[in-house]
Amino acid sequence: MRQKTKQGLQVVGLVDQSCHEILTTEALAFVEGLCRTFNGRREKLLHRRQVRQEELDQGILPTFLDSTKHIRESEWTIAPLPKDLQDRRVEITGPVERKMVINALNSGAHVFMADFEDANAPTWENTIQGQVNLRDAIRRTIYYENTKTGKSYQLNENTATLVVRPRGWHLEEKHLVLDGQPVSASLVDFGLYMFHNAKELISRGTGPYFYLPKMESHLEARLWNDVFIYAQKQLAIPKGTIKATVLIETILASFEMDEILFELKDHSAGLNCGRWDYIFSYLKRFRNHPDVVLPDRSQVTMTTPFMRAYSLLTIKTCHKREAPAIGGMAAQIPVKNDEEKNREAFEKVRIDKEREVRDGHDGTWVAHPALVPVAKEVFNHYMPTPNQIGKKREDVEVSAWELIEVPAGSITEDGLRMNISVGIQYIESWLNGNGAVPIRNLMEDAATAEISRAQVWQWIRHPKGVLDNGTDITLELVKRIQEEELEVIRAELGEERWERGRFDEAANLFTKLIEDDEFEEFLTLPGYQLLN
Ligand SMILES: CC(=O)SCCNC(=O)CCNC(=O)[C@H](O)C(C)(C)COP(=O)(O)OP(=O)(O)OC[C@H]1O[C@@H](n2cnc3c(N)ncnc32)[C@H](O)[C@@H]1OP(=O)(O)O
Ligand SMILES: O=CC(=O)O
Ligand SMILES: [Mg+2]
Repeated sequence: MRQKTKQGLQVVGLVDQSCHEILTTEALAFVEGLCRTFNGRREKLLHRRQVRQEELDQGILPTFLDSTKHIRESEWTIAPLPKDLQDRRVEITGPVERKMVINALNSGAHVFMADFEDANAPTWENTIQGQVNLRDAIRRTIYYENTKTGKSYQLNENTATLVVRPRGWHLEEKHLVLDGQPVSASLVDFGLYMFHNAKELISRGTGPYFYLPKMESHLEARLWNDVFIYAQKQLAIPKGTIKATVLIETILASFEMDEILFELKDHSAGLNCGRWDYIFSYLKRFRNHPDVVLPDRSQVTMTTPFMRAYSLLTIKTCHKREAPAIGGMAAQIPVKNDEEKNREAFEKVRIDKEREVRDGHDGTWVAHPALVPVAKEVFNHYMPTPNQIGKKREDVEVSAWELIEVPAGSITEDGLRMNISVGIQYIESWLNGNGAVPIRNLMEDAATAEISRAQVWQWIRHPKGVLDNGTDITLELVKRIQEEELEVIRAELGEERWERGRFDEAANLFTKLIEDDEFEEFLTLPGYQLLN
C-alpha cells in the first residue's frame, strides 16, 4: 500500500494502525525536511569512505590529521552533561522489541540503549513497532502480555534513562521513498523518534538522547551535529538539548576522537568503545593488506594490544574534554542448564568490567538483565563517584602504530568452523526479524557476525590464512566445512525449525559474501534486499 505526503515522501509497505500513529502527515513532513536538507551530504560522506578505502588499499595508513592539530592541541571541553547522564555505570542494550524494552528499562541499569542498529533486524514492522514501543515507554503506558505464559509486563517506578541508537549512515529505509529514492535510515529513526518524543522527554525531566553508530570521521559527526541543530530549531526546543554518545567503532574514527567530540561538543555525551564493530572495521579497512590477518575471533580480546591501545586512548581523550568514556560489550550471556559454564561466563564478564573501571571507563555495557548486578558490583566497588572523568590518564601515550599493530595468534579449525556456523545462523535469524541472538552461549549481533564473515573472506585470500595444523584455508575447504556445519545446525535445531527457517537463503548470502572478491561493505546491505 502506498501513502503520499503533500510534499512527496511515499510510504511503500504495509500501512497498519501503528503506521498511522507514527507516520502522521506532520511526522513525515519532518522526516522529509531532514532528508531534503541532509541526504546530499550523507551521500558525499559515504563516497568519501570509498575514497579512503582506495587510499588504504594503496598503503596510505591512517594517521592523526594535520589539518585538525589545533583542535587536538587546544583547551576546550564539551558542554555540561544533564543530570541523568552523569552516572552511567551500567548500560543495558537491546533491540526495540516491546517486552525487551520493558525488561531493559526495569533491569536496574542506569541507562537503556534501545537499538535500531546492531541488535535489530530492520524489517518494516520492527522499525515502526520500535517507534511505537519507545513512544509508549516514554509516556509510561507501555504494557505487554505474553499470551502463552500469561505473564504481563509494565514499567517499575524507577527505570533506566533511555538512549536511542538510530541506524548508521550507510543504511537506507526502503519503505520510505523520496523522489524515487529510499531515504536515509538514520534520519528516519532519528526523525520519527525526535518528532514524537523530544518535547515529552523534556517535560519529564530528561531529553532526547542518542548513541551514534559506525562513524568513520569527524565530518560524519559534523553532519549529525547539523542534523541536531536543524531538528531542535524545527521543533522549537533549546539548542544543546539533544545529547549524543558516539561509538568509536571504526578504526579510522579512533584517529579522530578529539575532533568528533569537538564537532558535537554542545551535544556530546562522550564516547563509547564499540569493540565488535571496531574489530570488524579493522578487518574491513585493511582487507587488502596481506599482513593484516587476525587470529581466531576468540583470541582478539580487549587485552590484545591494538584493542587495549584504543580503549585507553578513548578514556584519555574523553576525560581531557570532560566527557564520559563508556566501555563495551562482553559477549557472554547467562548459560542455561549448566551451572559451571554459567559461573565461568559471569566471571569473564566480571573480569572485563573490572579492567574497564580500573582503566578509567565511566560506565559499561551489558547484554542481559542478569549481568546488570555483576557490572554494577564491580563499578560500585571501584568507582564511588558518579563517574571518574576526573581521572585524566595523562600517563597514556598511544601512537598511530599502536592503534593498528597486528596481533599474534593462531587460526584453528574450530575458529574457522565457528565463524562459518555463527555467520550463517546469525544471518538466518536476522532474515527472520531477530537482530540479536544467543548462539553457543554468546550474544551475536550484526557486529559480531560481520567479524565472522570478514575473517573467512580474508583467510581465504591471504597467504597467512593457514590453520595451525598447516592446512591452507581455501574457498573449497570453506565450502566443504559449510556443508558439514549446516548438517550440524540442522541436527541441533531439528527438522521442524529447519523447515520453517531461511537457512538456504542465509547460506547463499554467506557464500556470496566470502566468494566475491569485491568485499561487501556491510552484510546488512545485501541482507536488507531479502528483508520484508
Ligand atoms: C556489538 C553490539 O552492538 S552490542 C549491543 C547490541 N546487542 C544487544 O543489544 C544484545 C542484547 N541482548 C539480547 O538481545 C539477548 O540477551 C540475547 C539475544 C543475547 C539473549 O536472549 P535470550 O536467550 O532470549 O535471553 P534469556 O532467555 O536468558 O532471557 C531471559 C529474560 O531476559 C530478557 N532479556 C534478555 N536480554 C535482554 C536485554 N538485553 N534487554 C531486555 N531484556 C532482556 C528476556 O526478554 C527474557 O525475559 P522474560 O523472562 O520476561 O521472558
Ligand atoms: O556497537 C557496539 C559494538 O561493539 O559494535
Ligand atoms: Mg556496533
